[in-house]
Amino acid sequence: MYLTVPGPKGSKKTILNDVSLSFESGSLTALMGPSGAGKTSLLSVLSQNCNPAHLSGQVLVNESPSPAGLKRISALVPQDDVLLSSLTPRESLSFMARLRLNCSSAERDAKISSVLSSLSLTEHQHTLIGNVEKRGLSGGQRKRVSIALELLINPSILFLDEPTSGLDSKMAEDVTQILQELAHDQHRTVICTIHQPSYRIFSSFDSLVLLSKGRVVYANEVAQTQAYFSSPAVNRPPPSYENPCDFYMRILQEGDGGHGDAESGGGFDFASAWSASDLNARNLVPTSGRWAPGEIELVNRKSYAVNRFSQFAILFHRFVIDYMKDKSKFLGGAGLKITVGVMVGVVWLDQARPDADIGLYTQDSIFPTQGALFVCLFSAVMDTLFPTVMVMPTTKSLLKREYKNGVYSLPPYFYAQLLSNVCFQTVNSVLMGTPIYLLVGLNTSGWRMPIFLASLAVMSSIGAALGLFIGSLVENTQQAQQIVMPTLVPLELFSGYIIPYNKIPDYFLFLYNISFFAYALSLLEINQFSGAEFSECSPPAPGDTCPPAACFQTGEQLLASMNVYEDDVGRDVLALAVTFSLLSFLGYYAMRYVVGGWDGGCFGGFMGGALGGARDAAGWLCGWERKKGGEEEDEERAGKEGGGRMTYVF
Ligand SMILES: Nc1ncnc2c1ncn2[C@@H]1O[C@H](COP(=O)(O)OP(=O)(O)OP(=O)(O)O)[C@@H](O)[C@H]1O
Repeated sequence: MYLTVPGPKGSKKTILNDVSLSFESGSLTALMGPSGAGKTSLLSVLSQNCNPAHLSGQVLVNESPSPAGLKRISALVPQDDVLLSSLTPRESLSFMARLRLNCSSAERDAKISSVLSSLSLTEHQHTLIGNVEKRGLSGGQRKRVSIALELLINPSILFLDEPTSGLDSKMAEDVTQILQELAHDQHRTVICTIHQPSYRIFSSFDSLVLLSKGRVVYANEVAQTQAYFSSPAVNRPPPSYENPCDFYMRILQEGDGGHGDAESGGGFDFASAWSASDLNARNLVPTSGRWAPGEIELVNRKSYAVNRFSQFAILFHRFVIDYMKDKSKFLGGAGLKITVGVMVGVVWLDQARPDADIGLYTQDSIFPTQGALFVCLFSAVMDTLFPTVMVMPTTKSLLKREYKNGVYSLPPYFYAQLLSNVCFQTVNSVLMGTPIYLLVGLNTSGWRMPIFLASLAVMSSIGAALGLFIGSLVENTQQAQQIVMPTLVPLELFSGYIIPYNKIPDYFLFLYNISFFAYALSLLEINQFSGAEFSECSPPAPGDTCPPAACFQTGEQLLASMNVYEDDVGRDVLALAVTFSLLSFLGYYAMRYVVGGWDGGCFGGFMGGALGGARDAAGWLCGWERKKGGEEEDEERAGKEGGGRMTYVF
């Protein structure tokens, strides 16, 4: 099997070169090699997480080709523990069980308890998982939670990327022992990449695959390694004073140059030596004889455990719990909104109220009123946009892990995240908008205040959709800032408030026409000023040479001067709805790009996936049962996997 990726200037880079391996069920295998040897790439090939267009060769499971359902019977534990820090291990497992197990809640609880117990997590099940800022579980415990989440579905094959990295030697040994028990006692096939294990950990593996520069240089039982490297063909016996793993890594790194003495790998072609060796029979990791072929049943899993609406409900619940359990985020956010609302209200205190003596609005109240309305709109968008973008790096990693492990489909996840953001930010907008409305003295007649709050909620929703779109495409907050400000500033500038409509040059009018701030401001201005009556204008003071300011008798005159008319309400509502829908679809496509990784670069890939994304989202909303390549195809084929010895052959 070869894995070749496009390189610079149309060249090709071979990452895995003539790799041919097999793995036994019920065994624990280590993938080792110097940095850049291709371990992670091999793991992604095995777990079907690489682009098939870059692969040549075959992957067989149970000696059958094209194991498209492999994802349903396997699980990949990534190197980084991507977990929701605000939950406890039991809560995390509980949400995962609801998503992945189609059984009664009593059965789910029993399964969760058994998994927690098998990973020695029972006594920590109610401890907060935590993160760097908020201490909770230790690194080793977090790693075990990561593994536990995948064990819920009883996978036949477990892939782990560096499960011991960042752990102290005792924790690393504990984790390896758990993996050994999973392989030996529960007859799972466990394959993991590992860096510089201690001799004790190294010896607990059954098999070893050593890679160097994308080629196999050893693949057999761990117990045979020393004999092979000491054999006359290789003649590099590990010295007694050095950890054999460190020695193998060192000589492999030196393999390309040097002097070729027995203490180094200099000038020696390990891959060719392995190809020519007696140990290298074509099925390289041999049957140990410990477990008879056919002993293990591969689990049949035809589709997602629960339907897409249940996925949506469970994920929505998880987003809500995650948000609300972080009391500082939840209460702090709400407190901040109220404080900002009161502060803004105090700054513009009573500015929009009619003159108490004459019962009419004054000409002086117009500009501050517009200012307060604009600040509310601006804040509704920005206060939703930034928090959404900020959490995307964490949520993206979690999404990638869970989606790639076949936990749920994308549309329920996207809508659950969008809707939860919209709900929370709507509450926040109301908390901020209410004191502003009342303190500034905005028009409270009829439905005007609910319309004002609803407009803020719509702007919050637009901010959430835009945040999901931008957050999906960028790698970090710095990149997000580089995109957000240049995108939003022109839309704010040409919203009709900062630069009045009649002062906008013709060539910038298109910005006014696409600015969602302009449509929302138009709505709020109609809401505030329609039907208003203004006091007479004061005559210019003697000697005042300034041109007289515009003077309005009615709200309609004022609105007309800003190119706003009462008839525009329908247009404004439609424009905001279209903006929200468009940004939601773009956000969905962007998220699909993140998990799908289409070829053609970020933008090309993103646009390439747009059509499929639209079909997915529309299909889900309309309840179509779509069949396509990819995940659903996986589901179909997963059901066809038989039981028996699991073998990969490339
Ligand atoms: N998509 C890609 N495009 C170009 N090069 C790639 C790609 N994926 C991997 N590589 C290259 O392939 C080689 C193997 O990468 P891989 O991540 O599999 O190595 P590794 O053995 O896991 O390394 P490490 O131990 O440092 O994580 C590296 O040289 C890497 O730069």
